[in-house]
Amino acid sequence: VKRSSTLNNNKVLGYPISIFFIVVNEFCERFSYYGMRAVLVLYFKYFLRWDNDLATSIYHTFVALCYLTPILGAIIADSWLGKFKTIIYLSIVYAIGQVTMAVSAIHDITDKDRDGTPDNMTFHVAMSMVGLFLIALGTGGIKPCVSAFGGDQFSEHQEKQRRTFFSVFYLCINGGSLLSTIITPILRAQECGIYTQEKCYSLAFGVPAALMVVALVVFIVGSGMYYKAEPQGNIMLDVCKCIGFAISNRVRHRGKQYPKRKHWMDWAEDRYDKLLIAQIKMVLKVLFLYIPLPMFWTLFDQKGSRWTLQATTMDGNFGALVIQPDQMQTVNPILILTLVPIMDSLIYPLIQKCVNFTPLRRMTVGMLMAAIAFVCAGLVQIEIDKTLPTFPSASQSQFVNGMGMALNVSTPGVYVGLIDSSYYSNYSLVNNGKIIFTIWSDTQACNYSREFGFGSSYTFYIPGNLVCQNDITATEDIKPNTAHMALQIPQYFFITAGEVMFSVTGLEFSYSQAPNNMKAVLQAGWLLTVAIGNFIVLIVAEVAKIPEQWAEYILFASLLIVVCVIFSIMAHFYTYINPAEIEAQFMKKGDDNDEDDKKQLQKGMEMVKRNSTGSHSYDGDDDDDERKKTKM
Ligand SMILES: CC(C)C[C@H](NC(=O)[C@@H](N)Cc1ccccc1)C(=O)O
Repeated sequence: VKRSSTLNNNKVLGYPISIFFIVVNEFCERFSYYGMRAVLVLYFKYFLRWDNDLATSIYHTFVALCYLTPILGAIIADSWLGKFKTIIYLSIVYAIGQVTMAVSAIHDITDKDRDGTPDNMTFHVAMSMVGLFLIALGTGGIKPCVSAFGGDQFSEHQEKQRRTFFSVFYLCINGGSLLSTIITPILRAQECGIYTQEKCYSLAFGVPAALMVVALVVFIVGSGMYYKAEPQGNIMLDVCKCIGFAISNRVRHRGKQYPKRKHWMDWAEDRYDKLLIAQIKMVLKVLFLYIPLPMFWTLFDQKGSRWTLQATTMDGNFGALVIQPDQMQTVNPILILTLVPIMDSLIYPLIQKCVNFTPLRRMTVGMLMAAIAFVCAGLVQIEIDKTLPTFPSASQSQFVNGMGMALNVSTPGVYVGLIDSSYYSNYSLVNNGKIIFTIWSDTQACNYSREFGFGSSYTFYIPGNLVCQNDITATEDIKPNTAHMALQIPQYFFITAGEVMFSVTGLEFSYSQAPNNMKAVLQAGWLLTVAIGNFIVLIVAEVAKIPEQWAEYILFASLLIVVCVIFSIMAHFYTYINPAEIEAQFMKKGDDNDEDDKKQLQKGMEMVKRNSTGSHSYDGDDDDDERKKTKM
């Protein structure tokens, strides 16, 4: 009643105005997060000069941390600050983290000798790690709060509007990430600096930092319009205590003299409310089903690491459009924005006509799609390997000075350096496309231009009698990349189709199968599977140590297929429930008769089981009456 009266004063088209601020906040926050993440692995590789394996490991550790911290955010919000204050405080931490990242990427700070490379790498590494830690704390901490806070803005009878809100919310996530994954790689490719011009990672991190500040300001502006639920005590703590008591009570009553109980959680009945125990049973059933899920995320999140690194060895020239390796990730949100409506309105209803396409079946197919995506990635890698030599490092050129005097060579943004007579320069990194070098000595200056393909490497020989363009000879140390980035599109298609089937369905499944007061617990549990998935990348990459990249892709695909089979067996035995109905059995009876309560619960569970094998089918709609009693 309180919520309705607070909210319904400010409505537009039946929706509380407050959700506008929440949706815009999510858009800006996801822009900030994905924008920073899009260039992160290249920042590690090219700015901090880490190798591919270290860059991939730290990237996945960071992503894993981002999905571990939701538990912390949920605890802070539920038991202490409430969602509103938690979002504000953790957003400030988040914004500070983004600013720290932007500052850490300013090479001039430690570039004492002004040669364009940072002189104190430890400083930059330390700052980046602090920044990433704060970002992980912020983004993960607010994640379960923002969506739940949005849901809180609707009153009980606004079920339909709330569902629409969650769809728009998911589209905003992908709208924000789409824009940022286009923009930040462009910013990263610019050149900036005080003393020397280098790739502008500071700008690529600075803009996401600014967007996080905007997200915070937008959220605060909406402050007067929100419904702010009071923290209700820490349900996670209650759940843990209750489970702990059930286990210890069971251990204490091991002997034959103690009658068995139907479920091990029933050993908590001596101290805890039966409703809480029934709710925990429901949650545990879903959590058990979650066990194989991290493997999906193991594959899914390699888009940002291995696949981006794969794209660096490919040709990004799409004619009028030149795509940076990190920009390939935009294919994911683009496909999400198109696939979600197509799946919902066309594909699912069509499949449903032939087979009962339940959430768990969708998730199984989603896993298979991800495995297919990795087989595609493996095939693309084989194609790349055919064309790729190993030495020297790509996208670089060097000059050999055959003249009797020292020469200077530069191109806008890159100073190759002063080359002594009969000596050679170091390799310098230049952009792809047409590059004009200026070569000058004490007595003469001239221009030399050349087309650089993606990933190519050249040595230029300057003869003794330099007149320029026509005198310089070039050898091609590395041919330009010939495998086109478009080859990655099939793998992106399959992984995104997999995401729609697995992730969008899984989110909704977790929500529908959770008791009311534990929806946040299950959301945090769902996000935890993402975190574990990212840790698995680290473990498999470390343990397997496979020298061939294509073989690693195939290994991951095979692992997911095995896990997928296990999941489908587990899902087959899962019985869909209607938590509200089971809870209602308890509410109705109250606490007046314990025996009656137990019977009532059993009746509820049995009824659900009976119906699960009967004629009910899951129709993919949210109408609880229809979905409550179905097997996979
Ligand atoms: C599914 C995630 C755990 C949650 C969700 N992510 C997405 O929706 C991604 N499709 C967004 C994306 C964008 C660009 C590159 C990779 C992923 C989220 O962030 O909440």
